[in-house]
Amino acid sequence: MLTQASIDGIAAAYSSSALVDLRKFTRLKPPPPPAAAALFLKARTEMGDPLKAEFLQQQGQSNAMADPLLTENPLKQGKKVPCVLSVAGSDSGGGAGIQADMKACAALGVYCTTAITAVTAQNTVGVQGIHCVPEDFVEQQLQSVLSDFDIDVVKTGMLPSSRMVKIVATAVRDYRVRALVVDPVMVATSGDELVGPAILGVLCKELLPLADLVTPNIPEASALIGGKCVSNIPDMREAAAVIHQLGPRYVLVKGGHLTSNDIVDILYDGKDWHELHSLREETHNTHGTGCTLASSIAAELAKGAAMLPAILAAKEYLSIVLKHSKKLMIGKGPQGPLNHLYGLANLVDMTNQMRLNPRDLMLYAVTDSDMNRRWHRSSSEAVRAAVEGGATIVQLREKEAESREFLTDAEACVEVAHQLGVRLLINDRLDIAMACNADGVHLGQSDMPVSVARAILGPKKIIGVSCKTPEQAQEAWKAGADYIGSGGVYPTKTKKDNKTIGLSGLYDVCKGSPLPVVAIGGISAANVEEILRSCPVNLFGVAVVSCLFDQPDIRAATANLHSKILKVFNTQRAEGR
Ligand SMILES: Nc1ncnc2c1ncn2[C@@H]1O[C@H](COP(=O)(O)OP(=O)(O)O)[C@@H](O)[C@H]1O
Ligand SMILES: Cc1ncc(COP(=O)(O)O)c(N)n1
Ligand SMILES: [Mg+2]
Repeated sequence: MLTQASIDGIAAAYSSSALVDLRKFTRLKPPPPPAAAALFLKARTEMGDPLKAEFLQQQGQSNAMADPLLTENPLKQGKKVPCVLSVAGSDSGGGAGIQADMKACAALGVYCTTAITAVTAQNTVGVQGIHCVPEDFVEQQLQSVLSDFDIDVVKTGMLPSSRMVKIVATAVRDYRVRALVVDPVMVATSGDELVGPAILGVLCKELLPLADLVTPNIPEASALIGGKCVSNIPDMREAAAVIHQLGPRYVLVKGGHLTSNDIVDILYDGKDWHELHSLREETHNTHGTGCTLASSIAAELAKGAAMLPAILAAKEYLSIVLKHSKKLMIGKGPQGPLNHLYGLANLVDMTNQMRLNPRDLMLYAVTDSDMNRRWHRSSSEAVRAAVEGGATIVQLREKEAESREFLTDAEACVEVAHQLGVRLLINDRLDIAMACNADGVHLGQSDMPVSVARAILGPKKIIGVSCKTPEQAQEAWKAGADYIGSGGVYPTKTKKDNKTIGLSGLYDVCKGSPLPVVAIGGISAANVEEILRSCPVNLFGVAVVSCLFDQPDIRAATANLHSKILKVFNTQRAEGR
């Protein structure tokens, strides 16, 4: 609730002519917005959003409309990591303040440093407590960050005391950051008071004249103009113009607290008003929207955008986040948080859906039905023992059995492999692979062409191809394969007529292959270190047959080979390969 004292304080800050002259001494000279941008934007506003993309596209092309303050920004040449300093309160609920700022910056590819001004006990119900950080310690945090990081943009949120406002203003002046975004946090979206009106006078006098942008919500805008009611768009436009008189280059009065479905934020640049429309998302998860908008704008400015494109891009990001946050069920209260890093989940999901993780090729067990018969074991027993011994992927190879018997075998092996969490491929036989829902196939040069196999199996199945030359590897890659099996490296009993390519031939294939490679042919615990020790980086492992399956104890043989492979890879990692 605004007290008379605070209203007087604003009035005093307001009326003194010194305030308006302050702008003469601040380093953030308010260059007039480029006429073209304002003009174009005005047109865009009247014509609504569809032109936004065109505007942004144009903005990207022509520097003429870019904000002079930022055009010489080295970021445009991609010379540094864009850095934001968020000076704000910590929200124990993780959804607003510092926490929101860091997540929003991370999502937008910007590094966010912090100076924490207060610690709040807060959740989805509201604000239960506030503990202010001593001003001297806020100052120390500011020095620590500003003296070391090349901060492009400072974004302020909750500043709970007048002295703290002055400390921040001094730091911003002393360290000549590129831009200052002030989110004049007083009331949280939940309606709870975060900062008393007592700081308004100092905020207007000390910080707003330095600000490139101030982003009040409706109650904050009202407080900044002396408590006058702001309840519609004309009021918002008037408030923006009045607040502009306090010194910021741009004023963005946010409209989220009004009730219309078409939410309008009013941007005032000292000359024109711009209505930025967004469709109201029907969601309870709006905690931290204001913080997120302000820090997203700061992030876009830090990346070198001019003010208007920065605001449009930030609103775009916020709209998408609101959409992705709709179904979040976090906390019991009426105001849930945003899912700032929704994109990461998609990325993780995509990685999970990645057909093949090349590291799975580390110890590739290829079964042999003759050996199983010789050692009186079923294929599934052999597969289980190999995987339990450390095999990371399995290939079922069957050249004699009738299809019915092969399919029964394959189903049992797929069940074992998936139970133990490894992929199982079928050698050559696409029909069997599809019938038993194997993870894919391995094809020889004379088997089904890769492009046909890919067309039949679809995008989710793994296809491996045996290659003896780099050209074959290139062909396999173009046709849609996922990995290359290359060999025989050494002579082998398993494939008597097989032409060996030796270590040099294997390495040539690796160097010519855009795909991950697994070596095969006569490989055992005795020679595996020789193969892997100085191999090209895309050789991810070895495929073996008799050294696992022509043994009395498959588990022990596999475990022994596994430890030798791991030893080589760990050494390479330690050497920074
Ligand atoms: N439900 C919503 N759907 C879409 N945009 C919203 C919604 N609520 C707020 N916004 C947007 O989020 C930003 C923050 O608005 P507002 O909630 O008014 O500020 P604050 O969070 O600081 O109280 C504004 O750009 C506003 O347009
Ligand atoms: C520490 C802190 N800072 C700011 C806000 C404003 O949150 P909103 O963006 O929802 O208004 C908050 N709730 N908590
Ligand atoms: Mg909000």
